[in-house]
Amino acid sequence: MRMVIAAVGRLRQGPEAKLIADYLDRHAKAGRALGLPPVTLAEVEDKRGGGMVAEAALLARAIPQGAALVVLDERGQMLSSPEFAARIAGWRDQARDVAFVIGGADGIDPGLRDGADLAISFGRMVWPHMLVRVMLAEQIYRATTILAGNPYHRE
Ligand SMILES: C[S@@+](CC[C@H](N)C(=O)[O-])C[C@H]1O[C@@H](n2cnc3c(N)ncnc32)[C@H](O)[C@@H]1O
Repeated sequence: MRMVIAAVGRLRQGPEAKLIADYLDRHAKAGRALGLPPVTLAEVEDKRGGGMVAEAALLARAIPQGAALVVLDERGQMLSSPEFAARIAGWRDQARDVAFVIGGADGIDPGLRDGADLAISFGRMVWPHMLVRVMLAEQIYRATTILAGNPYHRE
């Protein structure tokens, strides 16, 4: 199994990058005993102004063949953290790669978005894509602690 975050835009050093690195590092350590791999981050950027269509082509190249495609989209499903953890455990048990896709300023091209296995919403409000990366990294770490039975997550 591989876990990939494919995202539009390059994140400079700063508070968001530190938080993402911290959560993904914690996930990598806690996930080892659970058979969960570290998350790799693939950043894509279209410098030719090709918009969502060009970004979608770059994102598609970063997604492992056959991976469960999970798009982050404000129109998607709102899952609880335990539900999200159960989805991750399911892909792990099927030995299936999973790719989380975060769009750019205009969102994710429907050609990519409509083929997703799952669309996850962090609420109906639109968040900046860099914050969505932070929230996703935290939820992946949280999911790992849920699967490990670690008390980080409380209801
Ligand atoms: C600035 S938003 C783009 C919003 C754009 N208007 C759209 O239609 O998707 C950049 C990316 O952040 C993610 N995003 C923003 N808000 C979100 C939310 N509430 N839930 C899940 N993902 C979100 C999506 O991947 C989106 O493509």
